[in-house]
Amino acid sequence: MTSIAVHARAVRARLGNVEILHGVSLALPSGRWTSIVGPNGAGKSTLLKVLAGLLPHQGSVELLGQPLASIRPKKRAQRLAWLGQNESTADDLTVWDVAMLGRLPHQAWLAAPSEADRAAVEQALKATQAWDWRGRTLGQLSGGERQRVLLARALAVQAQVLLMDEPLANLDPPHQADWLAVVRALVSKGNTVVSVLHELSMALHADELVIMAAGCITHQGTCSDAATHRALEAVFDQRITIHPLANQWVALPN
Ligand SMILES: Nc1ncnc2c1ncn2[C@@H]1O[C@H](COP(=O)(O)OP(=O)(O)OP(=O)(O)O)[C@@H](O)[C@H]1O
Repeated sequence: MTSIAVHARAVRARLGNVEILHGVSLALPSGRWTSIVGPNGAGKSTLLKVLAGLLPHQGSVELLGQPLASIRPKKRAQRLAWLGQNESTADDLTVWDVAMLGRLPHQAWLAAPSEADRAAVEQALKATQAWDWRGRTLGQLSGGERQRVLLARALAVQAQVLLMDEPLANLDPPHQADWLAVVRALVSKGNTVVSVLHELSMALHADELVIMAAGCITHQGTCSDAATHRALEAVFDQRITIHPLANQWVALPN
């Protein structure tokens, strides 16, 4: 039986005075990659923030079988890594120091980084091809380069569950392919990856797709399933069609 890494039940969340999520229930399997897709404003980022414990909500969320609210913040940060959308970061921090922030959940208060911390940061920076810039500040990097450093920070956590909101923003095609390889490697080691993606053809590489519209989930299914493809076309008002091409699924505009 597949275990569930993240389980949301009847989740409602508000932004300002507006209810954005209207009773969302969702079970995300362990050791799999799930992509969340849907039109602008569907509530994808809001849902991801709720799953990360970053937004107050009604209903329940469990992480690895435990109520999220009952897990101490440090433990939660060890188990769940987060890559947000348009994250503000201190421009004067070096790439090395930004990636090392990912190790904070593993460090004692004011303790120097351990050998394990250094090894995790090196591995993460190399995985995102950011190692060569480790002495540069974030302010000296392009948008895509910064995104790779923020991805390295999330990887450096070495958490069981990784949530990423639009991780491909600003990445050129080769680095999108590298991101795909990183995700596949994580999943093959048993990690759980959840990504919000606008790049539908990339999202269709995932194991599972969660489709959202207007604060609700309209469909959850495997990426190879014809029913998932039809649901995806429907949520985008039949403005796209899913085609098979070179052993992949691609979403093309109609
Ligand atoms: N402070 C706020 N008050 C009220 N509504 C808000 C607030 N912030 C965001 N919203 C609305 O919440 C809805 C869901 O936003 P969310 O960012 O979760 O959508 P999304 O599916 O991730 O969108 P996108 O694909 O454009 O990134 C949007 O319609 C947005 O306009």
